[in-house]
Amino acid sequence: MTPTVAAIIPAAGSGSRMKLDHPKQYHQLAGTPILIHTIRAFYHHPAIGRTVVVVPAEWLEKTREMLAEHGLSGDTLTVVAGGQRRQDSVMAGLRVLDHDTEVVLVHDGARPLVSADLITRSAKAVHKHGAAIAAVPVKDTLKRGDKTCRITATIDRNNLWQAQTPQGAKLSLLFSAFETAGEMDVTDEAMLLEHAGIPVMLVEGEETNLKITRPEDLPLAESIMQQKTAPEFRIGHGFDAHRLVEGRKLVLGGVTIPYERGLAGHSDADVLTHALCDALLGALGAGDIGRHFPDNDASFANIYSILLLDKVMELVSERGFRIGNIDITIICQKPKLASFLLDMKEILAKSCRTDSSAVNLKATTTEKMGYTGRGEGISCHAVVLLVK
Ligand SMILES: Nc1ccn([C@@H]2O[C@H](COP(=O)(O)OP(=O)(O)OP(=O)(O)O)[C@@H](O)[C@H]2O)c(=O)n1
Ligand SMILES: C[C@](O)(CO)[C@H](O)COP(=O)(O)O
Repeated sequence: MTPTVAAIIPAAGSGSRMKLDHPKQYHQLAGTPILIHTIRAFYHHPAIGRTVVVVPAEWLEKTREMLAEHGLSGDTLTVVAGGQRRQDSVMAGLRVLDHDTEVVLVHDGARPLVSADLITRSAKAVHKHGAAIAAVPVKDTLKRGDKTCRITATIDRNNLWQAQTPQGAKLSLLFSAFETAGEMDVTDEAMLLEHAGIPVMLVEGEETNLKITRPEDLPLAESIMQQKTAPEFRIGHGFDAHRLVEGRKLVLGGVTIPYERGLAGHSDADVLTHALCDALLGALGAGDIGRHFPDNDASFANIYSILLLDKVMELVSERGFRIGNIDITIICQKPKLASFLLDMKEILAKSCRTDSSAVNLKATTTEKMGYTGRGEGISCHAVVLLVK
């Protein structure tokens, strides 16, 4: 997507239906003004090159201070005064855009819950079709009522949509729609475009993208905001065991340990690192180490398993996760591992892009019971918590 997408955020209304002593866009939602949430969604979005916020003239200074307080600044963010009607405010925003702006997305300041995905999809639809708006299909049966609240008709809801924002168009189309409309009153940009005969596409919006309009919308928005900002956790467990044989190096947690035997395997047979890779893949729901690094692939022969862990961690990062903590238990009768645990921790923490305090290593014996107790092999359990 080109960087010539601009966002206009009309926020110059009085919010009369909210019945507050200040415009609703300055009201706190989850401890932050509603307008700041909305601006952040566009200011931090990679497809948006410029954001213009339109506010009541008497709130210009206060808004600029508020933006600075929240670390929102720079040439890509402009604040201007709005007009009497929403469409006048949008026009005030349009006037300050650079002429090379290709696409404009207009988004209500009072819709702070818009997702990055909806912004992306709206911008893409405008690039493709020239004009598009977010909207959700009408779910309920629609009634028309008269002044006495008596039903006068049931309206067929087929093909009916509730308009949301973002509402976007190529800049030239939006300007010409404004010109055609003259002084006509509209409630959204789509209405202007429709009036000018410009086709407008519908992009599936989000039920959570609500416009805070009435007092009862606030608690609902609070709970949606809490869910959006709640961290996502994933837990994973890994287990591995390898046989101890003559003529192999013993590598555990990336550290070579002096011992008369080593672990047998296709790679360096680092049982600890393998258990950890499996725990990470498990937490991601991405299968296991055998699927990612098959033991019939010659390129993994004798490979240092920390390199495999590096690759697994690339997957973890690509999916937006980081390590919460790691807990590992090595089951090994001999040799004694205590003096190597610190080095292992450092190597594992580096590969896992985390602090060594997030990695806990424990070594235990099975009191000479079972295959590990008899010294036939070493096994390992790993548990990880991933956080997004
Ligand atoms: N002259 C206006 C009127 C509205 N808006 C903005 O348009 C968006 C959608 O309008 P609405 O929710 O109706 O806001 P208000 O007009 O402020 O609310 P009310 O009708 O209750 O007074 C809001 O972000 C609002 O601030 C604007 O920029 N300029
Ligand atoms: C543009 C809009 O958000 C689409 O739903 C809406 O029409 C503007 O607000 P209003 O409450 O209708 O004035």
